[in-house]
Amino acid sequence: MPDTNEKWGIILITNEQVLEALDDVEDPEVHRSIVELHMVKSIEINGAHVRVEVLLTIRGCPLHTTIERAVREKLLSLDGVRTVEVAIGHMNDEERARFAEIVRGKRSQTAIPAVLDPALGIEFIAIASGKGGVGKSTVTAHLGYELGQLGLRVGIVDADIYGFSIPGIFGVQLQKPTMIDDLIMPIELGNLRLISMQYFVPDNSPVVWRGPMLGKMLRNFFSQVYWGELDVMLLDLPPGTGDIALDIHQLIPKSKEIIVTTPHAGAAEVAVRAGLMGLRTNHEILGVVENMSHFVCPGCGEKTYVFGQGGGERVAQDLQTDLLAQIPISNLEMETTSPFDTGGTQRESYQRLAERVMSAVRLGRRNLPKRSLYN
Ligand SMILES: Nc1ncnc2c1ncn2[C@@H]1O[C@H](COP(=O)(O)OP(=O)(O)OP(=O)(O)O)[C@@H](O)[C@H]1O
Repeated sequence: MPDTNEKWGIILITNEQVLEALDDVEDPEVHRSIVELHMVKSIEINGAHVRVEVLLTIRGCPLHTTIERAVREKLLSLDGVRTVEVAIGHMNDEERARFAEIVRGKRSQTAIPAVLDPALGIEFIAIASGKGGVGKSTVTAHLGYELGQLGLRVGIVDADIYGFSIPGIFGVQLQKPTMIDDLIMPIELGNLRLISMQYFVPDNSPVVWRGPMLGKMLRNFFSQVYWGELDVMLLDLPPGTGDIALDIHQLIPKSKEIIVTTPHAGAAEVAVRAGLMGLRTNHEILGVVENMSHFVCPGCGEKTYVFGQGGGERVAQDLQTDLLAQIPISNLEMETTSPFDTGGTQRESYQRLAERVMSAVRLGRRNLPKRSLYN
């Protein structure tokens, strides 16, 4: 309860009450209290006027108006506060390092990045294919989106260094992740958090990737990115059967795999090889997705098997696993409001795929509020 000046009947607000109120205001990226994150630098109270200085991690932070508004609203809701002034400042190096330290929590004593700690219960699913261009990144993005729609908190690591396509699919290729000290904030889209090597390659310049570099990059994505709480993490792997599978095995021995192929016999053959590599490293194969399975005529509904038939079935049989979904070729003529609003049979196939994946990894639905991708 605020103190009351008995003589004048005026409510006097205290520093503690202001701090207590600000404790409810969250940093919009980290989702933790601005008080806990030491972002409230000073509080001055002058009768019914309160002035607070809030420190942001970086200059020109696009979220400053969100924080400013939340602080103002919160303080104006207090009895005894009439006017509020919010001054926005910026952290110096020392303050930023302390902020990063609080967000990161105690550094792990082992070499294992915190997000890989099995105690957190995050399900890791690597999406692999034998050859490029079969739609592995498209499937990863849509699966991530639909799992998010089911209320799961989803992380996506775009590790496909031969074609970083996931940011483009979500339309966020021009955004830049915020860096705070050595902490990287992923791009947040509703229930999804995304990180891609694309954000770290200057001007998309070509990079010669060698096995150890890929492993190092993955390790950094797990140790330096602030993932917050996640239910599932999807990894879009580069196509092929190379070193990356071994890196994944070493780093995430419990990772599961989904193999993507097209119905074409050639694609299926290499997909089996990619799957066998996964099995050799003891990864459970959750199943196979046959992409570009067929084209559904928008007029009469008839199916045309543009790339042949049976590829997905064959890969599933050879790897003794399930054919999880057959995704049709999208109708490029269709006008959509979002890249995921593909409508018709394609959207249904992705929704079914997400349901099957969710039950295969035994993840329960969460009653998280549905959040739109783009606020
Ligand atoms: N079901 C589909 N219908 C129509 N086009 C599709 C479908 N799936 C993927 N595509 C298109 O095929 C192209 C390749 O897809 P994508 O980049 O997802 O493949 P990829 O296997 O990840 O390839 P790479 O590993 O070489 O990046 C993209 O232009 C994508 O839009």
